[in-house]
Amino acid sequence: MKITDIRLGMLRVPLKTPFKTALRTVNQIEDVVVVVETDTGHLGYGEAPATAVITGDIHGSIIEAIRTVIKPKLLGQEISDLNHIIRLIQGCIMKNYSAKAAVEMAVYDLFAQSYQAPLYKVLGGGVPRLTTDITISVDYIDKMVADSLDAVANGFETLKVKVGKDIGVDIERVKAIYNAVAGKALIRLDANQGWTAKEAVYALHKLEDAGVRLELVEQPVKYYDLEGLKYITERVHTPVMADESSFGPREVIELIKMRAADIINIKLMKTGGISNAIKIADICSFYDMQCMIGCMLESSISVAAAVHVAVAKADVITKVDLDGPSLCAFNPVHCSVNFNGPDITIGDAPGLGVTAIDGLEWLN
Ligand SMILES: C[C@H](N)C(=O)N[C@@H](CCC(=O)O)C(=O)O
Ligand SMILES: [Mg+2]
Repeated sequence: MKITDIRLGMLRVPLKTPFKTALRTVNQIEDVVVVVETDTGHLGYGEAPATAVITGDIHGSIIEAIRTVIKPKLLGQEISDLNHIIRLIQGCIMKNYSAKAAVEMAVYDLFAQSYQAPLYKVLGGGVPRLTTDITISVDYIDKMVADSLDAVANGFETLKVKVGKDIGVDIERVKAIYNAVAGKALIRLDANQGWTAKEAVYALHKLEDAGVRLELVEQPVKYYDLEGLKYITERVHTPVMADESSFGPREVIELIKMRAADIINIKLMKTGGISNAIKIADICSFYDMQCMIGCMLESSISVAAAVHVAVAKADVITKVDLDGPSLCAFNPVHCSVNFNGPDITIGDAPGLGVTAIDGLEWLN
């Protein structure tokens, strides 16, 4: 099975409600889709969102990196030489993690198809079902409480509550949601770098003293502020998770050595794909550190790839934030991973099991 072409498309899907974080507000998913074609007629699928504020990637850079750098290296490559192809993708250009992730997952998709097995089985197997949280966008307190109650009514038992705006209002936001969903849902916070280290310690102590039990707090401070992350981790009971501070294995090793965080959020768009996600999971497993698997604003192509990784690495990936498809107004991707509210299941189809994508606009 040899690679004969790599085609690109754009997939746009409106969100049910605007997605609001300390970093940005978004109304629709707008992602580059990668289709890797082979001489056997098999198709491998990948997807990359342009999350400029986190990864630095924009549509133009993703498209050009794939078209002009990655694709020429991959044409003619044999899918069974997976490790060689991974080295080509990872080594041919610095950074550009979302572009690398999209192409790499399409190659993994084909590799698993060549064995006629679902991807998670080729990655080591596991129980093909997960439960995801859902994001509650940062907003007026009443709106966030209403959104949280809606989410609980729709079966979600873990809420990822976005904060990181005004510290005083953030404390009130969390207290109001905690009281509204009391006992019915676990709450994890994501400040998306919006607080200083001192603000984070102040807010978390206030919440802890008020009896608010949080599962974790994600990326309270700027991505580069590892000392700040460590300062918080040492002072609060609530577990601290690194998201924007941790991209690839190198950052994870640094965070572990510094003891700067308790948990790592693995996202394919930060790692540059499945191969580094697996390395991070293995490093964390070795150091008895838990991981979350997360996503950007992604549809169910790339989120399906993350689901397969999470299932195969379930010993260490114990937390799941794969709510991209749940945030969408509809699911245009026909795929063997089924997203039904908080419940995610994988079917028996080979690879990622993508069979069609409604509304895909071809770029070439
Ligand atoms: C969508 C997911 N629940 C999430 O919150 N992901 C990111 C932000 C993604 C984005 O801005 O596109 C996160 O910070 O965890
Ligand atoms: Mg985050």
